[in-house]
Amino acid sequence: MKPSPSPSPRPAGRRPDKGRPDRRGGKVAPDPTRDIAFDIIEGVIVHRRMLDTSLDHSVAARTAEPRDRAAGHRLAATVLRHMGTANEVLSPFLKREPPEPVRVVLLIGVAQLLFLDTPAHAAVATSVALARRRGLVPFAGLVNAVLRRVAAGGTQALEGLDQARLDVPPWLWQSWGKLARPIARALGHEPPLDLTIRPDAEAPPGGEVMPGGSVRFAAGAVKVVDLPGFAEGAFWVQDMAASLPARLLAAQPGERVADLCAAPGGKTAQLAFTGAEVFAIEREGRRIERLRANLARLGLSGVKVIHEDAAQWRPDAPLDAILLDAPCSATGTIRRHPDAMWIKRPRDITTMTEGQDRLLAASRDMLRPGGRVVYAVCSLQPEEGEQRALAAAAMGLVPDPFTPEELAFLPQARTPEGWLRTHPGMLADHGGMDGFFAARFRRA
Ligand SMILES: C[S@@+](CC[C@H](N)C(=O)[O-])C[C@H]1O[C@@H](n2cnc3c(N)ncnc32)[C@H](O)[C@@H]1O
Repeated sequence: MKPSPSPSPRPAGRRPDKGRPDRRGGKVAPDPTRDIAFDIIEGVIVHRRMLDTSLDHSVAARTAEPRDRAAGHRLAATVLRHMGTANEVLSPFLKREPPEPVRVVLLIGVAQLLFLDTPAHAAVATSVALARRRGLVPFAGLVNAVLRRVAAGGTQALEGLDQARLDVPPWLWQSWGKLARPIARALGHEPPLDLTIRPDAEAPPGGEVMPGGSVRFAAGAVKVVDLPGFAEGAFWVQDMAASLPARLLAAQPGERVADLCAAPGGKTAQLAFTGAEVFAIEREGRRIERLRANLARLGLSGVKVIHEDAAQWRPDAPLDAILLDAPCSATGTIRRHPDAMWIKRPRDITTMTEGQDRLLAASRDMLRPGGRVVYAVCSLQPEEGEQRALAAAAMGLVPDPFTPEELAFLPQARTPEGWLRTHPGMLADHGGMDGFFAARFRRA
């Protein structure tokens, strides 16, 4: 399996740096890509920081070229996607547990040998150099010996391994029940790029039109800012599954509609293009800026952006409809954020469900009688999806299941209760989709 291109050890067109002496006085060539990958993986598995936060903390990333940052990010994501398998491959060669930083170097080496196109000699040599740059000189011999042995065995090392199972923490695997294997298989791949096209615009050429209307490009095939129509706001990036909750709310022109957790605004934009009067509520100041910028690019100046906690905010008159895209564990987006698998804990889910119930109760109180709310989460966890639908009903919200006609374009996503459940293994031959749960209720 080779999901992403090889990171370039030294980008073309850059003058090679002179390097700095290692602890033995020899010169070590700079290699920002692998330094950044090291910082990210150490940040995730040792300090339990999210990938993006680890990248922000990376000293190597501060002075790196954008291209090296991107390559380091991609290499780190590949390690995190295949970490269980890589550790399994390493285990016969390690008589005792190496220090964490040494394991990080070994993981970077194995990912290049088994999951990327890096030539074996380069994967081994750059890992030994990385160990030296990181002050792990006493372990350079171990890194060299282990990776040479992995390289000698090649991809045969993967035969007989249950990679899908190894690459998912056991508590998550169990929580996904029968869906665990198809989900886990899909997590090994970089996700494609999906666009939602504004109703009056043309899609950029070359994409695949997906059920529901999203336009899809293969991972890494295009740069979104270079696509024709980007500057004019003809489309925005949104996974096909993420486009479904707003679509299923079916806001009508002139309706008063709130998007309670709005930033960065993909669903706000969908609601605004229906002609509804849209209130976009967002609690985080920095995310509000992003929301405003995204709406401005799309020319959606009529949206009322409100910086407030949606659990406290109340409209001046009852609403016709609400989209509650609640904050959640985001396990449905692990394809994009493989770090989340190794950072989240079961107790994080419980913490989220309390906030989800508060927002559901607030939604109920904002609606006019008969008004509707679509509750959605980008989570694969039943506690945040199916179990919250039961909680909503217990709060007096009346279930209003999605009909087979409403989901005729993706019938496999309709549950027996009439809710929406997507997961990364759905439409796997076409690149899959994020995991989402959505359910609709009415105020009595
Ligand atoms: C899942 S994201 C929403 C994604 C967004 N709906 C979209 O489609 O682009 C959740 C957002 O809700 C915001 N949020 C979380 N709790 C909130 C609250 N109590 N009130 C308002 N916004 C909240 C977070 O800051 C975050 O921006």
